[in-house]
Amino acid sequence: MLLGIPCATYPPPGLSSSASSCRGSMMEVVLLHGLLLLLPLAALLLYRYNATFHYFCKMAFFNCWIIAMATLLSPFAALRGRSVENMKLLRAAILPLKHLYGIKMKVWGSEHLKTEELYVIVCNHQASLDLMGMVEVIPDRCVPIAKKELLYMGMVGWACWLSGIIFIDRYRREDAINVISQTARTMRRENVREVWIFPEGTRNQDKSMLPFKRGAFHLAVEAQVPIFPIVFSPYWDFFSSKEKKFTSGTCTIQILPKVETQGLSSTDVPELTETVRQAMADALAEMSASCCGDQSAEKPGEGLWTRACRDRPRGMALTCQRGD
Ligand SMILES: CCCCCCCCCCCCCCC(=O)SCCNC(=O)CCNC(=O)[C@H](O)C(C)(C)COP(=O)(O)OP(=O)(O)OC[C@H]1O[C@@H](n2cnc3c(N)ncnc32)[C@H](O)[C@@H]1OP(=O)(O)O
Ligand SMILES: CCCCCCCC/C=C\CCCCCCCC(=O)OC[C@@H](O)COP(=O)(O)O
Repeated sequence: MLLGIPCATYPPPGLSSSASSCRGSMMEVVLLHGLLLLLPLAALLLYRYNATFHYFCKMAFFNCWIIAMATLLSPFAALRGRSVENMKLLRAAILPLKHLYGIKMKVWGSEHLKTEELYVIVCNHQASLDLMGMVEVIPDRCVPIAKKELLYMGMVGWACWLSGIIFIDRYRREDAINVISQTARTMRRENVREVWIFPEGTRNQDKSMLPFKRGAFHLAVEAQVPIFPIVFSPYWDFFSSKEKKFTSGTCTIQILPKVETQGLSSTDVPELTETVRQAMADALAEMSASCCGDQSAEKPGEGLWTRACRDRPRGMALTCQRGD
C-alpha cells in the first residue's frame, strides 16, 4: 500500500511489472521523506553558517514577535481604551526580546529621569531594534511620537494607538506641526505625560547622526519643559541591516543631563536643536570609540558635555551635572 493506493493495482495493468514500479514508488516516498527531514537540517545549517540567512531569520522572528504580542495584548489593552497605561503592556511584551537575542543592555544616567517634572526625550534612531533599548528606559507616563505609517500595520497599529502613541504624517508638515502643538498644549494643561521623539526622523546607522528635525525642540519650548537627550551606542558590533549582520552583543544607553528650555522662545529653537545635537554627537563619538573601537565618528575627543556646556547660547540654561 503506497499513499493509500494498493501496489497490486498501481501502476495500471498493461504497464511495466507492478513489482518494480511499486519499488519505484516506494523509493519516491523514501526520497520525499528524506527531503522533508533534510530541509530543516539544511535550514539549521544555513542559520548556523550563513550570516545573511541568520539575519533574515532573526528579523522575521522580531517582526513575528511584535505582531503576535500586539495580537495577544490588544484585546486586553482595548478593555482600558486608549491610554498611556497600555504602554506598560507593550513594554512587558518587548522586554524579553533582548534575552532571546543575547543582547546585553547597559544603562548609564538613569537617575536623570527620576524627576517629577515633565520632559521631552530625544534619542538617536538606528533601527527597529531600538524598541529593545526604549523599553529599558522609557518612563511610565511617556509616549513616543511615531510616523503615521505604523498606524496602518494591522494589530501593531492598533496596539500602538491603544497605547497612546502619537502619530504624525511626516510628509504633511502643517499637520505634523499641529499635532506637535496640540501635544505641547496637552502637556502644559494636563501635566500627565512625557514624550519620546527620534529627532533624526528616520532610521540611520551611519557613524554620525542625521541633522535633527526641529519638532521635538518646538514641543519642549512651547510646553516649557526640559529636554533629556538619550544616546544608544552604535550597533555596528552586532547589527547591520546593510551587511545583513545580526549577532549577540552589548548596547549602552546613555541618558544625558537635561537641557532647560525655561524662558526660551521659538526663535531659540535652531540653536537649541544644534546644542542638543552636538551634545549627543559627542556622547555618540565617545561611545563609538569605547564600544566599537571607532576613532572616526563625528568630532570625537572633546569630552562629553564639554562643548555643549561651554558653547551654549546666551540665556540657554543647560544643567551640566557630569564632567562639567
Ligand atoms: C507588542 C506590540 C508592540 C508594538 C510596538 C510598536 C511600538 C512602536 C513605538 C515606537 C515608535 C518609534 C517610531 C519612530 C518613528 O516613527 S521616527 C519617525 C517620526 N518622527 C519624526 O519624524 C521626528 C519628528 N519630526 C519633526 O519633528 C519634524 O520637525 C516635522 C514636524 C515632521 C517637520 O519636518 P520637516 O518639515 O521635514 O523638517 P524641519 O524639522 O526642518 O521643520 C521645517 C520647519 O518647520 C518648523 N517646525 C517644525 N516643527 C514645528 C513646530 N512644532 N512648531 C513650529 N514650527 C515647527 C521648523 O522650525 C522649520 O522651520 P525653520 O527652518 O526653523 O524656519
Ligand atoms: C494589515 C497590514 C499588516 C501589516 C503587517 C506589517 C508587519 C510589520 C511587522 C512588524 C512591525 C514591527 C514594527 C516595529 C516598529 C519600530 C519602529 C520603527 O523603527 O519605525 C521606523 C520609523 O521610525 C522610521 O521609519 P523609516 O526609517 O523612515 O522607514
